[in-house]
Amino acid sequence: MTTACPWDDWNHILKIDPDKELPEGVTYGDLCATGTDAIEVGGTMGITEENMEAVVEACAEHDVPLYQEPSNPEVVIDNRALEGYLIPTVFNAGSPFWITGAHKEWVRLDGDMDWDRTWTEAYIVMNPEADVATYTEADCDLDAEDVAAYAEVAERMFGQEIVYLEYSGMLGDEAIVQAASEATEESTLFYGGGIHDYDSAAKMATHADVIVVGDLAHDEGVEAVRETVEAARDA
Ligand SMILES: CC(C)=CCC/C(C)=C/CC/C(C)=C/CC/C(C)=C/COP(=O)(O)OP(=O)(O)O
Ligand SMILES: O=P(O)(O)OC[C@@H](O)CO
Ligand SMILES: [Mg+2]
Repeated sequence: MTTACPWDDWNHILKIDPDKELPEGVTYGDLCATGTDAIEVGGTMGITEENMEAVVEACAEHDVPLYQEPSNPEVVIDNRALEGYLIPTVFNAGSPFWITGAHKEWVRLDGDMDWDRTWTEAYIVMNPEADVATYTEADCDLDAEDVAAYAEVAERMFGQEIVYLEYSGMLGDEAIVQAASEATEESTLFYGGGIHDYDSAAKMATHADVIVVGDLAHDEGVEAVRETVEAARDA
């Protein structure tokens, strides 16, 4: 059976962190109207069911696909406004907990999984300064060959539909993004980290299938995000 993957047609994702404020005068509705293909709600630190629900509710009435990206099983919310759940698994994590352990606990405690709305993202975490790197004790000391190999393992051995090259907080090394792109044929390559204007978005979008923009929405607002959407479409 083949399942249609909505992200096959995406260029751009906006990731909203429920633990961060929006710039003055900016609403969640404004962010939904930037032309982004989808919104992922998630972050590493300070995530609760309450702040997740608040953001999902605020985005629900706007016409953009909404996904939750939980950082642990306790913050997964049951909200019909969500198209589904994008569940990270961190291939270069320091502990198996962040590869399969948290997932096992989630399934064990849930008992009634919504598999039709659940997908995984095979993360390769690259910025040692990011919260997500500390949280998962990721080994970020990887060169282009390591990253390409992880991406190929994710696609060929673990059948991952999404490979996510994560530089959260910094702009990545273009040669490494290119290597990940060349290593994947079937998987969709997400790139996220440090995209802050048209040029940085365009650069990463020439290699990645989908670019993810996060902090820019919280730090700069709507116009800056819109530029990155344009760049992703032009690439
Ligand atoms: C099994 C379930 C339901 C959950 C576990 C999922 C896993 C393995 C999570 C570990 C990786 C993680 C924390 C992913 C969250 C998404 C992410 C990388 C957000 C960006 O993080 P940062 O930008 O570093 O964090 P802040 O912006 O919060 O500082
Ligand atoms: O916040 P930035 O640096 O844009 O990163 C986006 C996303 O990949 C974070 O998970
Ligand atoms: Mg962040």
